[in-house]
Amino acid sequence: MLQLPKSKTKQNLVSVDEAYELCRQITAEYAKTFYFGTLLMPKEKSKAIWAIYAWCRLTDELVDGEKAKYTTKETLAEWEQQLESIFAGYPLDDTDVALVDTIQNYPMGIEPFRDMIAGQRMDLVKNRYQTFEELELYCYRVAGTVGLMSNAVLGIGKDRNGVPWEKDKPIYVPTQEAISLGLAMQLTNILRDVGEDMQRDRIYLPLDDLHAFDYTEADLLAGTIDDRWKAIMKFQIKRARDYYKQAEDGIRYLIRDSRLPVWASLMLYQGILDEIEVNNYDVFNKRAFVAKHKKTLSLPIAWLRAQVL
Ligand SMILES: CC(C)=CCC/C(C)=C/CC/C(C)=C/CC/C(C)=C/COP(=O)(O)OP(=O)(O)O
Repeated sequence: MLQLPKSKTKQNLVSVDEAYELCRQITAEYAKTFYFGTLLMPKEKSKAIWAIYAWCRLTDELVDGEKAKYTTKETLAEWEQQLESIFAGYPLDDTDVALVDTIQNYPMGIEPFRDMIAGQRMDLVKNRYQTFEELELYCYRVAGTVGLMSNAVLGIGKDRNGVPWEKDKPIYVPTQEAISLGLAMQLTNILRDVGEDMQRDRIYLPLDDLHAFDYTEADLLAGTIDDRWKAIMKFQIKRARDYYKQAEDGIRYLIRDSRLPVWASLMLYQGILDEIEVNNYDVFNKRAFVAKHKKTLSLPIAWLRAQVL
């Protein structure tokens, strides 16, 4: 029997359309790059992605937002109960209404959603990562999972070139590639936000990597930018770019109308790495962002890649 959180009962929830509108607003406000990507999708798909992103954002807010100081393990356990309720078809909050509808339209498993909550649980108790393996698990949980959720909506298909010899081939599901895009984006996020995270006593860069370049926590706290730091950043940027490359190879397996939004989001987010380089690896005093004219410029290239790659 499903146990609903005590504080919640199903009453006075908004209509499905209103729920999607709420999710749209949340996505537009918090995740500008992805919101832009969703505007390049067929309306039905963009609505589903808003519902998923809104849930992810609300999950993230539990440990990262204003209410974070009141969040405990129990809060996350309740949130997981609410998730079970959504997957059982019973929305408890307004935004849940959209997610329930999305799950009906695009069948998907609950596991990536549970994994994401596990990622927030890590954030609750952990503020240092010793090895890249530990960090990779965290990145999978908070972002790779979004790739898995997105795949269900974006759709996998073999309308690739419409050539006869592809017709009978089994459909390839680019699961690993979707996860890689999430990992690449999260690593990018981590590199962009090093200074900001440090203020909150959080270091996501693996301590092993810092030590390998003879750089200390004290250096990080002081915002030391020298050859050691630049070498660390070059290493991390290369690692993130390798994940983008893996992701790129999977886009061709998505159905045609999903390729442009994914290429566009990938290129825009990857552009943040270029900006970090332009800023001479100063992630302590500057927040790397991609200027509007560069975003506009990358669109035709994304379009072309979506057609030919
Ligand atoms: C490549 C294939 C086969 C499929 C695509 C699958 C997708 C869409 C993967 C991407 C998953 C994704 C969007 C992960 C979230 C990553 C992330 C770091 C989000 C950061 O979000 P915010 O912190 O809100 O972003 P900004 O603050 O930068 O706006």
